[in-house]
Amino acid sequence: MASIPSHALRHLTLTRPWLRKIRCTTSLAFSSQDPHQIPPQNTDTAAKNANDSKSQAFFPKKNQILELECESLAFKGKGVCKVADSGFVLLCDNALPGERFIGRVSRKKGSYAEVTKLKTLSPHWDFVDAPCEYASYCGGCKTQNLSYEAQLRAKEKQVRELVIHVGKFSDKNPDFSHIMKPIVPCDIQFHYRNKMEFSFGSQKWLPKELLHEKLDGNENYALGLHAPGFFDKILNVDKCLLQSEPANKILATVQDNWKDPELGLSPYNVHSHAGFLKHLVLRTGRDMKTGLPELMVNFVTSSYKPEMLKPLVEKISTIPEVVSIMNNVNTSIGNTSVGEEEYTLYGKSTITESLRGLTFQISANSFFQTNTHQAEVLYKLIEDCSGLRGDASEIVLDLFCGTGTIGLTLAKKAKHVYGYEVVPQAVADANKNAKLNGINNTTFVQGDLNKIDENFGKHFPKPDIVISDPNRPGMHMKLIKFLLKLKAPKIVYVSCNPATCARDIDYLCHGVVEQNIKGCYKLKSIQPVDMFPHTPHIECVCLLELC
Ligand SMILES: C[S@@+](CC[C@H](N)C(=O)[O-])C[C@H]1O[C@@H](n2cnc3c(N)ncnc32)[C@H](O)[C@@H]1O
Repeated sequence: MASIPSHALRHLTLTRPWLRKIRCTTSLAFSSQDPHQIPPQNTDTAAKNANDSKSQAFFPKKNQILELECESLAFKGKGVCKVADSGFVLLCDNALPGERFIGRVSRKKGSYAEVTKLKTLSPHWDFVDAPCEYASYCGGCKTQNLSYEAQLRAKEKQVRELVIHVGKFSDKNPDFSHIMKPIVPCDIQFHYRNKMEFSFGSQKWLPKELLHEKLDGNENYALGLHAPGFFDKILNVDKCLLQSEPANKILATVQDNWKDPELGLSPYNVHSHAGFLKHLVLRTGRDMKTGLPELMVNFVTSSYKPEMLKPLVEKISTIPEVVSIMNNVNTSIGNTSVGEEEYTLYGKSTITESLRGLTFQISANSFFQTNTHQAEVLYKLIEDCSGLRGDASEIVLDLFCGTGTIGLTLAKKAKHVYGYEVVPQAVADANKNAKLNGINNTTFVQGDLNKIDENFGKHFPKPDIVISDPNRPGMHMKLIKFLLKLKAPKIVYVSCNPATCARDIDYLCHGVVEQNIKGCYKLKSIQPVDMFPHTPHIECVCLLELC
């Protein structure tokens, strides 16, 4: 896996000590604070303070109780906090900028520490009531009680800082304000997820104040989301505000029935590996004729016993939106939701969804953008950036193509689209989706883009436009070198990790100094897009043009 350049890393780790692990994980989002919100006496970043002389004088002890103030948000949505009159940095889950609280030091990590919040003394700026009753326990929505505008400002700031410090694009350059586009908000801030995966468990997570309660037998069973930091404890949830209303109807129906002793159903125990029910995966699509939601319910079980699921299937299938009930059987001790075998228990085996006027068939395990509404916005941006002339004369290379959704939406304007993807099932789905939409100018190929050799470019004509949409680790150095040699006129880089995105655009524009490789692209624009409100995730679309 390629890493952040060493000089950028040095700068980052000097000023932001908790970023040291970037080289191995590259999964950070950046520390940020909002200059409009921070009181004048605190305008220095918490990160800088970590390096000042005061910070050297203060070292908290494990379990020490401290009064803290959160200054900004760092990677994974953690709050960056300081002890009054000290610059020492402490990171705290669920602490938001401006909040004063009492915390206990849970872990010391060299020049910074982690704290657990015990009690809020005064809430943060931009406080809003979290509409979800589970928001303070569930790790999914970390910023639900930060106003949406403040969430957007924090995300935009994170991208900007990464572009400057990791990407090495100076904000003093007069072009910088044109390059750095404002974040695109998501118009729908709840019920936007078309897929949610809930887990069954034999250990219900309880808040501290209820820990003394003794739970017997199936009172300890839970269906919901993993409690943050626990692989074996499940926060029981009756509804999730991020998924569709019909999906919540299904969840409620399963919750009302699955623990009935007469059904004899047991949750899978991740310690003993006994038990039957592993996951409940709910996917929301759309009926192409009526435009109404259609839902797939996928029970992931440790063995194939359809008779055990029959009573639940009978209840759920009365919900009008349910068109598919699947059973993935996963006999391994691993706890993933992908089964070795798949059975249809009710209705059809796929649901449909439309994106940019095309129809996609979605099976239980196929990848599809999780926020359909915002994917429309994202794909329109990608199409605009690609600048395809629309005269069917240009070649598009779609790297990390998944189920081919980006390439397929561009195909109508292109001469031919070549897509590369490592997961064979996704490639099969891409070819199926091309057929379904009557598209015959696409070629999707299975291949590992981390293992390309000098022959890679011989498999397709020179592209006019490269689309690259890697997952969080970004592009491998082999691929960066290939692109620098290929010299396609345009690269549209789509990223779900602004840190590796900034690193890769630095390589493509400024070269890889350590390896004496010259860059040959100019960054024309970088546009953050909020695909997942209330979570720390940020998507970016970057346009690079050959110099
Ligand atoms: C962020 S997704 C993008 C999918 C697609 N472009 C879309 O918008 O639906 C990244 C994709 O890269 C694929 N991938 C990850 N590592 C890869 C590799 N080394 N070679 C090829 N594809 C890879 C993943 O399987 C996944 O489908």
